This record gives sequence, C-alpha cells and structure tokens, in this order.
Amino acid sequence: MGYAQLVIGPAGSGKSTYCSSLYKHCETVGRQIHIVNLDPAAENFDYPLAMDIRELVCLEDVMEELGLGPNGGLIYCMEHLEENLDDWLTEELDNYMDDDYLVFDCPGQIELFSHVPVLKNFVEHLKRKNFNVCAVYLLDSQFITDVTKFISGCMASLSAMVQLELPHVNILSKMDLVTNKRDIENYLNPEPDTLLRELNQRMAPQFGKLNKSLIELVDQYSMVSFIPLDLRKERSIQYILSQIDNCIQYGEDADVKIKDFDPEEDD
Ligand SMILES: Nc1nc2c(ncn2[C@@H]2O[C@H](COP(=O)(O)OP(=O)(O)OP(=O)(O)O)[C@@H](O)[C@H]2O)c(=O)[nH]1
Repeated sequence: MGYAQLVIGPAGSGKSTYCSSLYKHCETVGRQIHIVNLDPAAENFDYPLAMDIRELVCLEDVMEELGLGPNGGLIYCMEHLEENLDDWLTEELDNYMDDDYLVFDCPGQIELFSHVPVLKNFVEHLKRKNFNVCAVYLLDSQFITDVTKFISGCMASLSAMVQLELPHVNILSKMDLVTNKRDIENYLNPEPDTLLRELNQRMAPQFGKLNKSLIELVDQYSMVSFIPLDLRKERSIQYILSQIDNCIQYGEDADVKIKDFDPEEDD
C-alpha cells in the first residue's frame, strides 16, 4: 500500500510553498516523503522532485508548437498526462515501493478539480496502483475577508470534493499574514446559523432562500472546517500532516498524539 496527497487549490493559494515546507519538516523529523510536480508550467523548486510531468510534457513547448494560450495549453498537457497514465505514470510509480508517501503538487486552474475529468482519472489510476489518496485543498486566508468570499471558497472546495471522491482536508494557508486572528477565527469552525445571518445581511432579501440552501449544502458536506496553516510554526505543519495521515491511514500503528494539540499554540 502506498500513500499520496493530492495538493490542490486556486492559483497562488500556496500549494508549492506547502509542499516545500512539508518536505523540510519531514527531513527534520527523519521521515521520507517524495514530492511530484504535476504542473507543466512550473519552473522553480526548492526541493528534489521525485517525478516531474515536464519530462512528459511541458507547457512552453505546447504553446509554441500548437499555438495555444496558457489555459488551453495547460488543459492539453493534462489531457496528454491522462493519455499516458498506463505507460509514463505507471513506469514512474513502479520506482516506489510499499509504504512510500508521495505528495502531488497540482496546477491551480480551477477547472482541473471542478469539471474536467483529468485529475479524477489520475486519482483512479493511483487507487488501482494501490495508493491511499487524500485531497488537500488550500484556500488563501487573505481571501477570506468576508462571508461571501468564505462561501465562495467553500463551494470551490466542495466542487473538488464531489468531483474527486476522496478523503478531503481543507487548509487555510498563509496564516502568518493574518494580522487580526479574530477575523479568521469566525471562519475556522463557524456555526451555520451565524454564517446565514451574515450572508443575509450582505445580500438583498430575495437571496434569502438561496443563502439558506447554500449554507445547508456546505454544512451537510461538513465543508465549513478549515485547519489553519502557519508555516512559521513547525507544530502547525506537524498537526496538518497528522490529520492527513489519519485520513489515509498512514502509520496507523504509530503512537500519534494529536488529541490535545492546539494548532494555534506557539512552538
Ligand atoms: N507569507 C506567506 N506567503 C506565502 C505562503 N505560502 C505561499 N506564499 C506566497 O504566495 C505566493 C504563491 O505561492 P505558491 O506556493 O507559488 O502558490 P501555488 O498555489 O503553488 O501557485 P500556482 O502554482 O500558481 O497555483 C508566493 O509568492 C509565495 O511565496 C505562506 O504561508 N505565507
């Protein structure tokens, strides 16, 4: 059994930075993880790459040779990956043994984890290869400045969850940039009634029923639960990793003590 995180989220939400910090954290604690680049447009990495989609297809070449723009080119590259799951990906995965832990750094284009089936098929392939996979969805805390943006972030995450059908961990990234923690705390584990009241205050009265349905939907899927990630704090990374490990049943026999841990506490 292998283990994998699929790191997704909007462009600029901090996916590559998260992968890099996770790699460094694991190095520090003597744990081995392998980072995989799935972004055909990515250029700079400050961690060693275990696999790199650019060895199969690169966005720059596709744009030049096929005369495509960046978004069309990206979709082309990902569809090319999909066509090569049985050869390129299978060969690459064969280098990894039981118990290996892969972290896939994905591109940020929202369509890849909303309605284009590429990542869904990618995940199905990993499952066939006996990997336990978890989706790790990053949302930029700087984006959560009011309830409408929070709900919009939840809906994008929900769309990924429904599309990928994977255990799902929501992360609120860039917590070091949050100056007033109280603003964010309201959204870390909010009461549905509070969200609805705030939403109704922001929107015209005719949206009342829609607001109620949206909040109910988000609540039913337990989407309104984000774990804050502050990369300055080793314990914050450790806590998030333990939550994800739990989801994919990694190291079930290990004595992981996360019960009494407060992720907001200083190191
Ligand atoms: N202060 C702070 N900045 C961050 C953090 N995470 C990411 N950033 C910055 O946010 C920007 C985007 O980060 P990336 O890690 O490249 O984001 P990404 O989601 O991989 O972006 P795409 O690959 O374009 O989808 C960079 O300038 C990072 O330095 C964080 O935790 N704190």
